[in-house]
Amino acid sequence: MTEKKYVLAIDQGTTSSRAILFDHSGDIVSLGQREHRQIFPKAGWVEHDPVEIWQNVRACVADALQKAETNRHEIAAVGITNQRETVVVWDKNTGEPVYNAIVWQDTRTSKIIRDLAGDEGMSKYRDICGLDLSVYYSGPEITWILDNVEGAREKAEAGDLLFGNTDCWVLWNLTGGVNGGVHKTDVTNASRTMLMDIRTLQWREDVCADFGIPMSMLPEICSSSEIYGYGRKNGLLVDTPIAGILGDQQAATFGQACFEKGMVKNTYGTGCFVIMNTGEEPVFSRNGLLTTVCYKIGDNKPVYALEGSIAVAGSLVQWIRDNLGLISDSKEIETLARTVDDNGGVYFVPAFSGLFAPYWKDDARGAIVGLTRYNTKAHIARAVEESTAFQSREVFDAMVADSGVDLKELRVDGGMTNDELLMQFQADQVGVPIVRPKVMETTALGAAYAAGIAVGFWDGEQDVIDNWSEGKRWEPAGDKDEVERQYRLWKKAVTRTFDWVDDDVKQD
Ligand SMILES: Nc1ncnc2c1ncn2[C@@H]1O[C@H](COP(=O)(O)OP(=O)(O)O)[C@@H](O)[C@H]1O
Ligand SMILES: O=P(O)(O)OC[C@H](O)CO
Repeated sequence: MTEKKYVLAIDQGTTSSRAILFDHSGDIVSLGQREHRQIFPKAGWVEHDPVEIWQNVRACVADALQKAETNRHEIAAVGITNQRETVVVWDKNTGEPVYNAIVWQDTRTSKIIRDLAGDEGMSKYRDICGLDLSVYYSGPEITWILDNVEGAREKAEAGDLLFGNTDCWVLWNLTGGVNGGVHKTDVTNASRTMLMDIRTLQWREDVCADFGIPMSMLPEICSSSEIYGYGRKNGLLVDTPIAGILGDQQAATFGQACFEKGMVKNTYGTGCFVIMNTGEEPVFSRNGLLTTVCYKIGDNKPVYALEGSIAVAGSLVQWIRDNLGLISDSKEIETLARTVDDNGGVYFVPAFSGLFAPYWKDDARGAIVGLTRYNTKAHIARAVEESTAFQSREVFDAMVADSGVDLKELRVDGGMTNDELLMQFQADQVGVPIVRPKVMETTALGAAYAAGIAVGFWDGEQDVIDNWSEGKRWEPAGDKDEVERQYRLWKKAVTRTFDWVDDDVKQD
């Protein structure tokens, strides 16, 4: 038998899909990556084509294997990690999606969540699922598809439709699709639907009934590290165990080896997601954070987390590039921002999908405030950079308030951590060192570890800790009074975005 040398991770993200081969030391051997289309049919709506995503995943896997000149015989297991909450609903008989994937950034379900809240308010389900009603989560998006796509509800009630986040969609296709595809997900993804009981880790029949979602559509909830199924016949991964699934932010937490209660990571990608490990009991926030499952390894107890989700971070850099044309490449934002000494009084609150943590206001919209004729595009670039750091500080402060834990450092990863100006500004704002690991693809790495642990390629968490090593560190500097003055102005700027969408233009 050929020796197993690698674990393959599939990272199905918001902007792109990646397939990465890791060796036993947790180092990257090869990588395939493809971007998919972002579809914006109306203001506030964001969709992806699930078929394009699946084709891209297949192509990325082929690229990664080819670049490493290897094949499935050398691969111990496959892990999947994914953009969370994004909903795919498909016909199990044909394998065809009934609608585009509705992406986590989409705001079309604002009426659905208000109707669900009724007189009891947005926190109605918080004690059950750890989440307040929001346009962010999968449940309301499934409801929207069943209510709005012709024939979908009848088909769902007849047991012909399946729901999954993109982990589940990729797993079902990888394991055979209409020819015996496995319909499973993991606890971390299920914890973002609003339909799972955060304590029992089972679907809640009563909540599904409130949302009008037939239970037959829902995947089986599994741990994050076990064998879910094997690669389909005729595929590149035939008979290879698919053995790890984690939502991408939880995967990054795992890949960053945040295994101790109180450890925190922040991933700077399309959005920003700060996660704190809170141990084996769910902790409920008083400061606008959400409660989520962090990971569950096989039969072990689940580990929970508090999360501060920020909808817009790197996507603001993309917007500056694609919609305003101020830069032609994401990394130029730093160069442009460095041409001025400060933000010139400009604050940019990117409430494009409303505001997520810690505000949860779906009727907020983006604003640039503080403009004078003195300002140039460089001040706007600087305000773009700073907005990510200010938003992260807000959730970081909320975490300290909720947990009472005095944070020692912040582990970071994601594409935007290449931006050194941002990282230094972040250290100044949070007042603790920012630490980036050597291997920056921690999301894919986390999924690889979960899969590798399930099949004995790695022994357990200690291997992850041993393999993790520091790449770069930014210490807090800067004048404290000035740091606080800017933060106060940021908070003032945020209030200017509230309550922007009037009732007469609210989407249904
Ligand atoms: N050097 C950089 N400076 C600022 N932003 C960057 C830089 N490199 C990438 N980005 C931003 O980071 C995001 C990509 O990060 P990534 O971790 O790949 O995101 P995701 O996993 O969400 O697709 C993009 O939104 C991009 O604009
Ligand atoms: O795909 P990313 O990295 O932007 O992450 C998206 C999050 O999982 C949404 O909750």
